[in-house]
Parts: sequence; C-alpha cells; structure tokens
Amino acid sequence: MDLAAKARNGIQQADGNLLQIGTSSWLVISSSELLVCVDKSENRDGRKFCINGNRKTTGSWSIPFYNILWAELLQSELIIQYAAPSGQDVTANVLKFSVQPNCQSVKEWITKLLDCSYRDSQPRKRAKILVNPHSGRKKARGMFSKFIEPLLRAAGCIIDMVETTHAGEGISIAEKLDIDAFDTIIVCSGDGLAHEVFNGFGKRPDANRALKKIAVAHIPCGSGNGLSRNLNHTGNVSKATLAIIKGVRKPMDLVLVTQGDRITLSYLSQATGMAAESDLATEYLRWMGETRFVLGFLTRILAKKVYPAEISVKIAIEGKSLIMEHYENEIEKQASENMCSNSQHPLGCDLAKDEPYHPGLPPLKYGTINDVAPEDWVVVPCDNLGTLYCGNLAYMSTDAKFFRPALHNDGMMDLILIDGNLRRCSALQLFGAMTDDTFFDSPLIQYHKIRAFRWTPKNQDSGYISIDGESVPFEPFQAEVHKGLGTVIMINRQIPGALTSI
Ligand SMILES: Nc1ncnc2c1ncn2[C@@H]1O[C@H](COP(=O)(O)OP(=O)(O)OP(=O)(O)O)[C@@H](O)[C@H]1O
Repeated sequence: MDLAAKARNGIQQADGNLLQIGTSSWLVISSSELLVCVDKSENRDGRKFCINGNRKTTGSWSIPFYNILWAELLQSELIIQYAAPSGQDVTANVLKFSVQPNCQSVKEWITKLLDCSYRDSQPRKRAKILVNPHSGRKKARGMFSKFIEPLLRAAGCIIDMVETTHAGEGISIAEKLDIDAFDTIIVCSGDGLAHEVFNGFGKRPDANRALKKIAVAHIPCGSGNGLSRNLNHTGNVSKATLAIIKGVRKPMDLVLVTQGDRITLSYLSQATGMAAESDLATEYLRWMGETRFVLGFLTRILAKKVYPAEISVKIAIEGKSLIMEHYENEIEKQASENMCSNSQHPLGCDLAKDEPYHPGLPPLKYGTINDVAPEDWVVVPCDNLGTLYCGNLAYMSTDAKFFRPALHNDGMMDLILIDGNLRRCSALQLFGAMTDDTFFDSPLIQYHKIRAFRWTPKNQDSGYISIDGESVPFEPFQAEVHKGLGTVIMINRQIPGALTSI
C-alpha cells in the first residue's frame, strides 16, 4: 500500500488521528508512524509547508514514532522535530506547517503524537552532560557539536554540558551534583568516565538516593564503549543519543568491591589475568580504538601466560543449562512486565522494595576482603588461571559479548574462568568465538552465576586488576552484587521503530 493510500486508510480508521493541513494534504498518526502527505498543488508558493527550511518539498512519506523528537504549535506554525537517517547516522530535521493559530484540535493532535512517540519514556529530560575530550580517538568534542547537541536540543531536552579537564573530575562532579536539578547524567566518553560518575554518587552521604534519582546514560565516544552497547544497543554516537532521548529509566545492579580499606562501585566488570592485561597494558595503543583489546588478548593467549590465584565464590546458579534457563525465564518475565507497564517512578522505582532503606550505600552482605570468607563459599582451584572475568552486563565493548546470559537487574554477576595453558589452536578457536556469540558454549570456559567472590593472587608480586576497565592496585579484592542499586537509561523497545532504527 502506498503512503497516500495508507493515510486514507488511517483517516477512515480514526478521525482524531488525522490533521488536515490542506484540502488534500494531511498528517496522520497511524499505529506505528507519522504519515505525511503534502499535495504538490497545495504548496506551490511554499507557504503551507517546509522541511529544514526548504519550501519546495512535497510528497508522501512516513516517520516512525521512535524518530519523532518533539512537536509544538507556535502561533500558526506546527513544528515537528525528528531524527532522519543520514548514512550510518541520524540527524535532527524539522517540518513546519501552516495551521490555524492556537487551534485546540491541533494541540490535541500534538499531544496524541507525543504520547505515541514517547509512550512511558520521559520527554524533555534535564541532562547534565560530561564530555571527555581525551577519550578514545579524541573526537568527543566534535561529536557533541555535530550530533549530540543538535538532537538533544531538537527534542527539547534541557542540557548543561561540561568538558572534563582531568582524570577524576567525573567523581567530583557526581559527588557535588544537585540531584534535584537533573533527571540524567549523560557521559560522552568511554566506560571510564561512567565508572567515575557511579563512584562519585557512591561517595555522597545520600548515595542511595542519588543512584536512584539520576539515571546514568552513555554516548560511545571512547575506546571501550560497553555501557552504550548494553543500554542503547549501538556503538553509534547519533543513534545512542536518540536511544537516550527516547529511553526509559531502569534499575541496574551494581557491584561493591572492597580492596584494602577502600570500597569501589563497579557497573560493568572486574578482571584479572589476561582480560585485565590486554586492556590495561595496551594503553600506549590507544590510537587504535577498540582494536587494542583484541591485539592485547591475542598476544597473551598465544604466549600461554598463567596467573595463579585463590578464588572463592558465593554461587547463585551452577551449570550452563540452568544458567540459560534462568536467563530465558527472566527475559520472558521482563517482556510481560513491559507489556503491562514501564512506569516511571520519579526516583527510578524499585526503591529498596525488599530491603531496608539506607541513605548511603547499602551495608556489605559478606563483609570486606579483610574479613574471613564465609564458610558456604566454594573454593575454586586456580593454579593455571589465565583469565578471571566477572561481568554485570552482556557486552564488554561494542562487539565483545562475553556474558551472553548476563542480565542488568537479576542480582547476580556472571563469572568466567579460563585456563592460561590451553593449546594454542584451542585458544585461537576460543578467541574467534568471542565475536560470533558461541563463546558461552565453549567447553574451555567455566561459567558461573554468582552473588559474590574473592580473589587473592598466588606467587605473583605484580600484575593488573581492572574494574570497569580502570586499573586498581594489585592487591586481593572481594566483590558482591546489589540488585538494582543504580539507575540507567535504556532504549525503549516499546516505541514503534526502536528496533529498526538501531
Ligand atoms: N580532559 C581529560 N584529560 C585526560 N584524562 C581525562 C580527561 N577527562 C577525563 N579523563 C579520564 O580519562 C579516563 C578514560 O576515559 P574514558 O573511559 O572516557 O575513555 P576511553 O578512551 O574509553 O579510555 P579507557 O580505554 O581508558 O577506558 C577516565 O578515567 C577519565 O578520568
């Protein structure tokens, strides 16, 4: 069916969805998109309609609800802002129509269009934005002015941007942020700046409230962009911006890590051995972007390096088939919850439903690394350990899906242990499996769903430990997960067009 026919069909189905802008020109809110039909004969002088200032455009086309950014009536002008595909990206575009001044039916039509376009996502979010000009290939500043700012402004978001000037600034900004003035903090960088933001919130006396009130969002401008891949389902800057504009708040598990007398919040991963070294020991290859992780991993896997350790674990689910069963049940549960409602509690919902409320960080469930490990923890022999990789989300970078059954809010972490002395051909096969989604199935990896673990190095004086990709001192540590402690913005798959736009 061509669009004009679709539009006529739409008119017959629901008159309230139709906005007549001429005798034979219409705008129609269909079930999944906005249909635009502008008759050539009615826009000869270009007074009725223009697109991006061009008064000559006429014809019929459609815009998925997901791409509608904003609509408003300014006196006799109906303005519709939307994100239009442009090569690999989306860019801000504007349609303008002449209508009757301050017309009530136009106002009602706009309300309907915005309801369809945002569903239960909060429109016009108030965003604190951190841009790290040093991250990745140092393009974040350019990306902000080319894509991020125009899209956010077109969507009517209220934005307050700062460029970070040094490491650690993300912590102090989050620590001092007026959490009543914003809905979200959008990090335009790699995963490191998001780590700082969570840790800044963690330092506050009202840490729990800050972590619930301010949703963290990520636009992928760094060399490690795992968070954006998990939340926005994209590594593209403009599409991630759109996913955040149309995104929905969700609680996300956070991990509390104790080391010495320090406590660190982790949202993505904890790694030692090869997984940590291939990231942290390749800083000098930063110019390569995400390729540096691949190169780092390959060189170590082929060298058969081992990193002996003592590891004890609080197991949640044992065995790959039970883990997959849990994953599938949770996905089904989430889908039916989404069908019912996606309600947006102003504090990010799930405010300690089943646990007592604490204004600061919640108390540790299993003590610190300085306490004796609980008796029911399982000790895993790890004399030949190559990699310890513990993840809270599925993707660790844009295309490395290490933790296929990881869920952002199930109160569990996924732990991978891999021997370091694998035969070289097996190690290479395993490496290939990282990018084709068969990694989880490989018999070469031990996979556990856990609630907590402790790692102590054996016969190693120095080495690398990475928390969310950031280096921490080479000392024993203990980690435990807290369900829904943080809040993030995630793509809203319920809005028609969301899945085709990413
Ligand atoms: N202006 C700046 N100059 C130098 N470092 C900065 C600046 N702003 C922030 N940083 C630091 O840069 C670190 C890495 O940033 P980020 O994760 O955003 O980028 P990245 O390129 O992905 O880096 P990485 O691969 O190390 O995670 C962060 O820990 C942050 O503290």
